[in-house]
Amino acid sequence: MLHFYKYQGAGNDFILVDNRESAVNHRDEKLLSYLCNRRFGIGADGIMFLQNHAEYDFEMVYYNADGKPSSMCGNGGRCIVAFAKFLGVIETETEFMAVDGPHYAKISAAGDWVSLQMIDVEQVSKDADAYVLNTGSPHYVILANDVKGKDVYTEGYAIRNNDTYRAEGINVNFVEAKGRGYFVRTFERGVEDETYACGTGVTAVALAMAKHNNQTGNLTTPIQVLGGELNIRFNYDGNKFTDVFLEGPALQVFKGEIEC
Ligand SMILES: N[C@@H](CCC[C@H](N)C(=O)O)C(=O)O
Repeated sequence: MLHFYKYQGAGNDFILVDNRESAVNHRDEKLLSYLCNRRFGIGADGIMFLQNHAEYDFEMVYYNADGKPSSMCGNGGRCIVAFAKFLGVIETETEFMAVDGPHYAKISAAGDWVSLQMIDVEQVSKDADAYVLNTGSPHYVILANDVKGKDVYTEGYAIRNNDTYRAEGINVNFVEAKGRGYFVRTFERGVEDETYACGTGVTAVALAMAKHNNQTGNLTTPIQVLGGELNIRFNYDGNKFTDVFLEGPALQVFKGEIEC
């Protein structure tokens, strides 16, 4: 029997397992993809195991919905911080280990709002009109018209599977300006579908748009996604992005147990 918790951060949803006792063998790809399946399992964009770490408050071990280990998940990082607070592992600040290195985060006293520091970013390249950068996971960022009406699955799938990206995969973000910030829809690698939000994705959008618009200094970019609002704060000196923070809601939805 597997005991789990379900969390969501702006509609990017995850199964969370307290694996501090290392009781669960999480290397079974078929089992993890079954648990994430929305018709036959619990349903989620990814699954995470909170584990003990010798030097940090905890370790985040993340798998995409396809059951494969992947690179950093920003919304997953925010949700696991909320889970760590719920378990009593942390109070309102933490440093934890993830696949792309240590992360600092702050969580509200109520435990439902997380500000997560992301990696510094230096390299932003171009693929025709699109920006390509790694914010912990690889992202393709393209400005588009009528993002609301876009066929994100068909267009995202085609870019993720073209000759350049097929082998490693990439997350594809369609962006348009909205209010003081942007509206973004993302096709996610490893889910192989559109998700309601992608944390490393909106981070990539905020950084790419600062470069696109030649904005430097301490910047704040609000981004609307299908599942809500996220906020990205960072510093850009024209060369390197530092002090990058991804901020937004992280909520426990339900808990349960499943035979497996
Ligand atoms: N939803 C995530 C991104 C998770 C990783 C991604 N699917 C990949 O494999 O690159 C986020 O919030 O960052």
